[in-house]
Amino acid sequence: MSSPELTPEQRADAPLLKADAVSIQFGGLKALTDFNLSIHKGDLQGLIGPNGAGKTTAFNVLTGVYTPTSGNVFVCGERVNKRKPHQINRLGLARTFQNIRLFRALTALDNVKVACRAEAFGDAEAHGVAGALTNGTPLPVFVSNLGALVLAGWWKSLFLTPRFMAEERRITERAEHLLEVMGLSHRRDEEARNLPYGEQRRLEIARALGTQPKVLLLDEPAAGMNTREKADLMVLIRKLRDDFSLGILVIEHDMKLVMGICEKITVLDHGETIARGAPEQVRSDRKVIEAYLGDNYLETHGGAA
Ligand SMILES: Nc1ncnc2c1ncn2[C@@H]1O[C@H](COP(=O)(O)OP(=O)(O)OP(=O)(O)O)[C@@H](O)[C@H]1O
Repeated sequence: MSSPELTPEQRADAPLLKADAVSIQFGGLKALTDFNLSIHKGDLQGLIGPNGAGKTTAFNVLTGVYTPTSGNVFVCGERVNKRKPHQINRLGLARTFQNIRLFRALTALDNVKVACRAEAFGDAEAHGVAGALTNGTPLPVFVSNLGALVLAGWWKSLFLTPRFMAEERRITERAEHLLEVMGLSHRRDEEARNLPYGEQRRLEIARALGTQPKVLLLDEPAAGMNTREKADLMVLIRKLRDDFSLGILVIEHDMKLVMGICEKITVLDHGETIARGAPEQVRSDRKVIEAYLGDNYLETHGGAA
C-alpha cells in the first residue's frame, strides 16, 4: 500500500527507510517496542544490544519477514507493513544474514548473478528467489539452488537471441565488478561453500548489492572474522556507502567496528530503545554500560556520563 498523504516531492525527500513506533509481539513476548529509525542516503548507522535484545527481529520487521503488531515501516516513502520481502527488496532494501545463506553449491560468480538477474529481468521467479535471498524467507537448500538455476536463465538460453546474449554479458560484467569491489575476483569460479568464512560474508554483501539496493542492512558482517579482516571490512563498508550512495544499517557485536564506522547508534535492550546517538554519547551512557558494554568496557574506554 502506498502512502496517499505523501506528494511525489515529499516521497522524494522521504528517508530511504523509516520505522515509526514499530512493535512486534510473539505470544506474550514483546520482542520490539516502539522502535523508531530513519535512514537517509549516506547514513551509516549501527544497531547494538545484548543477545536477544531484538536486533534481528528489527531487521526482520524492516524487510517484511515479520508484519509489525503496531506501527509503520516506510521504504522511500512507501508504507510497506504488509508487503512481501521480495516486494520490499524491489523498492531498494537488501540485507545479509547473521547465519550466512549463500547458494553453497553455486560459484561465487553465480551467487551474485542470481541477484543481478533478479534486478535486470524482474520476473516473477526472480522476485521470489531474490526476495528470499535478500530478505530472509528461509528456503531449503535444494529448493533455493533449484530456484537459482531457474534464475540462471537456462530456459531463456534455449532462445539465444542477441538481446538475451547482450543482457547475459551485462549481468556477468556487473557480477564480476561486484566481486572485484568485494575483493573476491580470485574466487570467481569457486563454489561458495569452499570459500573461507570471511570471504563468504563478503560474498553475501556482493550478492545483496546485485539487487541494486538503496539501503543495505548488514547483520553481524564481521562475525567470525579475524582482526585483519575486520579492519579491512570497516574500510570496505564506508567505501560501499560512498561509492554506491547507500544508506547502511549494521548490527554488530564488535564495538571497535561499530564505534569506528557508525555516525549514529541505536541501542536495544529487551526490545526497548535505551539509547540513541553518536558513538561517544552511547558508549558513555550509563544504561548502555549496565545493559550491554559492562564496567570492564568503562574501565578500558573511559568514564561514564
Ligand atoms: N519468530 C519468533 N517467535 C518467537 N520468538 C521470537 C521469534 N523471533 C525472535 N524471537 C524472540 O525475540 C527476542 C529477540 O530476538 P532477536 O533474535 O531479535 O535478538 P537479537 O538482538 O538479534 O539477538 P542476538 O544478538 O543473539 O542475535 C528473543 O527473545 C527471541 O527468542
